[in-house]
Formats: sequence, structure tokens, C-alpha cells
Amino acid sequence: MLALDTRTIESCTVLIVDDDNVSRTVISTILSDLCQCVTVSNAPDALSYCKQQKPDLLVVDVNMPEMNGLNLCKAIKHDDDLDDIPLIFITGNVSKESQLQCWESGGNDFVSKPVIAQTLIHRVRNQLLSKLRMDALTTLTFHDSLTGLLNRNYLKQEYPRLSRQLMRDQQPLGVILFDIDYFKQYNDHYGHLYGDQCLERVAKILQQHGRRSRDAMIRYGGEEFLAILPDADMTATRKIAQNIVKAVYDTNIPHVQTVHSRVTLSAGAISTKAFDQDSLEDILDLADINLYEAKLNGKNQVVCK
Ligand SMILES: Nc1nc2c(ncn2[C@@H]2O[C@H](COP(=O)(O)OP(=O)(O)OP(=O)(O)O)[C@@H](O)[C@H]2O)c(=O)[nH]1
Repeated sequence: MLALDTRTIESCTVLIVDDDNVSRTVISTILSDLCQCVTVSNAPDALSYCKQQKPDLLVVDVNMPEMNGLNLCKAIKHDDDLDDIPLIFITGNVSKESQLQCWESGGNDFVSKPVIAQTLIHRVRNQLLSKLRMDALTTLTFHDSLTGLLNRNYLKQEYPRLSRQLMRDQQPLGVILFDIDYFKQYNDHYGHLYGDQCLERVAKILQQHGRRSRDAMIRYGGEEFLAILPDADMTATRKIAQNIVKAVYDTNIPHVQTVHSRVTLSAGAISTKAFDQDSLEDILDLADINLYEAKLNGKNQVVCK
């Protein structure tokens, strides 16, 4: 079952970026009762922290040597993986032009120096609250409520970006379409409630096989699942499909209405470099043709070509 993100503000991480040691200490002391604070002294360190840890909020000094806060903000907001992290500027210059620069660089708010503790706390709390709400909304929008896997909305939203990345890096895309065999009979024999539990168990197995961070396991339809495997060639895609089909077989979920007396999967898989951002339907059609062949050949198997 989908678990909604019930994180609290106290569990959120705020990254404080300031070249001045005293300012870093003052800001993290002010915020220490509200959330988890991490400090770095320059923008490049902040960027690499964000890429590895993804904080919930950045509090950034505008004036820093090497790379200033405005440029750090632009870098964050132009990065597809980081652009949802809110950012508050701390600035000593509140002139009209300076304020405009903060907004135009993509900042979500700013606090003027000298910092008034209660103002900073309230501004940070507001940003974290809307971040948590947005995270919960994203979970609801992009996940299937029964299995917790990603859903079709996610695929539709994510595919153009993913295909751009893969084309740029000249990497293949592996796609596997899975379908539970004789699932109508399963529902008819065991009832819909057990049918739902069966879907959850199969989904869990799929989730365990999406090992790389960019892999996506999707509930594609009723008893259909999709694995999206960036940078998986035909050999890797076939292997992953076979591992999943075998893992479901080995789990031995009883299904007395079938020859194997257990729940099994059929899979149609392909890997291709021939795609662009409009090609998703074509790729899925090819996977579907292979899936159809796997069903025709007797089910509980993978066709990958
Ligand atoms: N319990 C449950 N059943 C679902 C859900 N979504 C779809 N189904 C059922 O999945 C079944 C799919 O049946 P079919 O498309 O005939 O496929 P099948 O019986 O697996 O046949 P083959 O794929 O040829 O082996 C239907 O009975 C749907 O009602 C769901 O969320 N929960």
C-alpha cells in the first residue's frame, strides 16, 4: 500500500551556505530547534552536497567569493534533479535591484541582514511546510495507490527528460512489459481482495529488481507492470526480465487454476537506442508485441528481441 510522506519539519535538512564562519554558526543555532542543519562555506561544496544528499531547503548568503549565491541558485534551479529544492537568500543589500536579482535567479524568499531570529525561523518553517506538502502531492500524483509503484502519470511526465538525457549520453533504453498470467482466473477463484494482495506482492518483487537510481518500476495497468531501465542493453534487459519472471515463480504464490499451480509472469522486453522524446508509444508497442509472443508461447517466460 502507498505510504504517504509523513515527514515532519524536524526531520527536514536545511543546508546553510555562507563563507563567514560566524554567520554560519548564528544561522544554524537559530534554526537548530526547528530542523536539521548542515553548513558549508562555499557554493561548489553546496552543489556537490545537493547532488549527493538533496536537502529540503537551502539558506544561502548572496555575497560569496568564487561563486556567489545568485549563481548557486541559478545552478540549482537549472538542474532537473535539484530544481524542486526551495532556496532562501540571506542578504545585506535590500536595494530594489538586489531584491530583483534574488527573485530572477529563482530564489523562493529572502531575509535581510542583520537576521532577526523569529523572521528567519518563520520563513524557513513556511518553505519547509510547502515543500512537505508538495512532496506529498507528488507522491499522490506519481504513484499507484495500491502497490506504491510509480504510475503512468510519472512515465508521461518523465519520459521526455529521460529520453533527452539518454540521447545526449548515447545510452540505450531497456523496457520490459510484464503481465500476470491467468489473473482473471485468480480473481475469480480467490476473490478481488486476494487479487489485490497478489498485485502488491508482485509489485514488491519488481521493486527489488530496480536496482539503479534511474530505474523505474511502474504499474502500467490492472495486472500489467512496466520496467524502465536507462542504460540497459538487450543482454542486461533480458537478464533483468528473466530474473523477475523467475523471482515471481520462486515466490510460489498459490494459483491452483494454472499448470504451475502458482502465479507466474510473462514479459515482453526490448532495448533500443532508436528513440526520441515522441517515441514512447512505439517502444511500448514493440514490447507489447514481444509480450504477446510470450503469452502465445505458453506464458511464464520472457521474449526479448
Ligand atoms: N484484484 C484486482 N484485479 C484487477 C485489478 N486490475 C485489473 N484486475 C483484473 O485483472 C484481470 C485481467 O484479466 P485478463 O486481461 O483476461 O488477463 P489474464 O486472465 O491474466 O489472461 P492472460 O494474461 O492471457 O494470462 C481482470 O479480471 C481484471 O479485473 C486490480 O487492481 N485488482
